[in-house]
Amino acid sequence: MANNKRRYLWRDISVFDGLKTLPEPMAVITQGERVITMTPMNDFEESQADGCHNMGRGGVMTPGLVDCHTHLVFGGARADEFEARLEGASYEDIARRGGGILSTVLATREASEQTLFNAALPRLKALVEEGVTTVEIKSGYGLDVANELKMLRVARRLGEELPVRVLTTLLGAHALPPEYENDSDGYIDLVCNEMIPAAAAEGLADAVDVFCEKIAFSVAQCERVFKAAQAHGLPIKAHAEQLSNLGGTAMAARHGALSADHIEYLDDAGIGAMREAGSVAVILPGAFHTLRETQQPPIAGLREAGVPMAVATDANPGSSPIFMPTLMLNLACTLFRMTPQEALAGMTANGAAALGLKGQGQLHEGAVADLCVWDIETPAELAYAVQPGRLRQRVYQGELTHGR
Ligand SMILES: O=C(O)CC[C@@H]1NC(=O)NC1=O
Ligand SMILES: [Fe+3]
Repeated sequence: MANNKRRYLWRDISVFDGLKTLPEPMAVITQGERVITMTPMNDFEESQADGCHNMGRGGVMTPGLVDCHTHLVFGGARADEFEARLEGASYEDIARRGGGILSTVLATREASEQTLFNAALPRLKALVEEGVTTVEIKSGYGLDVANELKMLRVARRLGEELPVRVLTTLLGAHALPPEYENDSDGYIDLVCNEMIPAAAAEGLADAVDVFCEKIAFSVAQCERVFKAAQAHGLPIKAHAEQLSNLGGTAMAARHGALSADHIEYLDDAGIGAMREAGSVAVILPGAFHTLRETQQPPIAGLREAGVPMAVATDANPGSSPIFMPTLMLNLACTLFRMTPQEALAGMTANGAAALGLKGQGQLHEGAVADLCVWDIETPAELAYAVQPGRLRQRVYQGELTHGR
């Protein structure tokens, strides 16, 4: 059978379908890029195994993991700030004295596209080897047109190099570059009038993001960026209510944002606006943990309001230098009291929804065959134990990329 129609068969496997754990052991058959059969073992006819490559039995099958929020393309490193923060400096202190994001900006501007690609490749490999099949990669360390586009080109090339779906996000409004000191409105003009049009014209951005925070950009400035993005047909998302409550989430939701991310300081008005808009809450425990934050996102309020919650690494050189998706599942539960099922849905179906890929990140007959098989007994073990190496098989678009 042609490779693109190869059939893989798993028997007697526990399935988490992206939203819930199915009640009984299943038989799953993929053919080419699609899941064609997903049926309880009790209903499985042995004749259905004809022409299938036997992939074994037992373990847990999940959709391929979706890491919907990363900054994994960047130059330089910031271990020095890690030490400074351990000696008492705050994230804001460091940002205000030109460290933080701006120190990565300097290193990223100096780095060639190839240097950035070579540095990002092992970071993305770490995610892929732990089951990620879809990843979002942001710009945001260039802060001028040429360097922002350079970052987005690197992100696109990473998706061509590795068996993983890469969605790119232009995050020009991440920090104020030194050449625009005391002229943040002038910089937002550059983002709106040059950066977004250039990225859209080259097809380099799949969405536009902002950092709505006192140490970054105001609600009004972010709203200008959103209007420019939507004028170029690009969906929007926001880093919002991470360190304070400016009302950025509610404004983003009013503009139909795919997601609001971090949201530790989100209030009931913000939750209501997200529910109305159908925006996804992207929970980022890695930054909360690394920055030793104390204000937790309103998980119970989001749950009660029925706002979908995604979980992501926020992999970046400063606030979340963590390239381990299953650790994020654990932190989402241990720090924020999400349930293991919620956390796993957050890194599958809801992670996909946060990227505008509604219906993806799920397993059912007809679904894209992006899936992982884990050497565990129940899906909860993925969040319970932080243990690299449990990935038995990884299938991306129907192709076996890990295991046998
Ligand atoms: O520290 C960095 O380099 C990125 C921090 C990251 N960006 C943002 O808007 N919030 C964050 O936590
Ligand atoms: Fe981020």
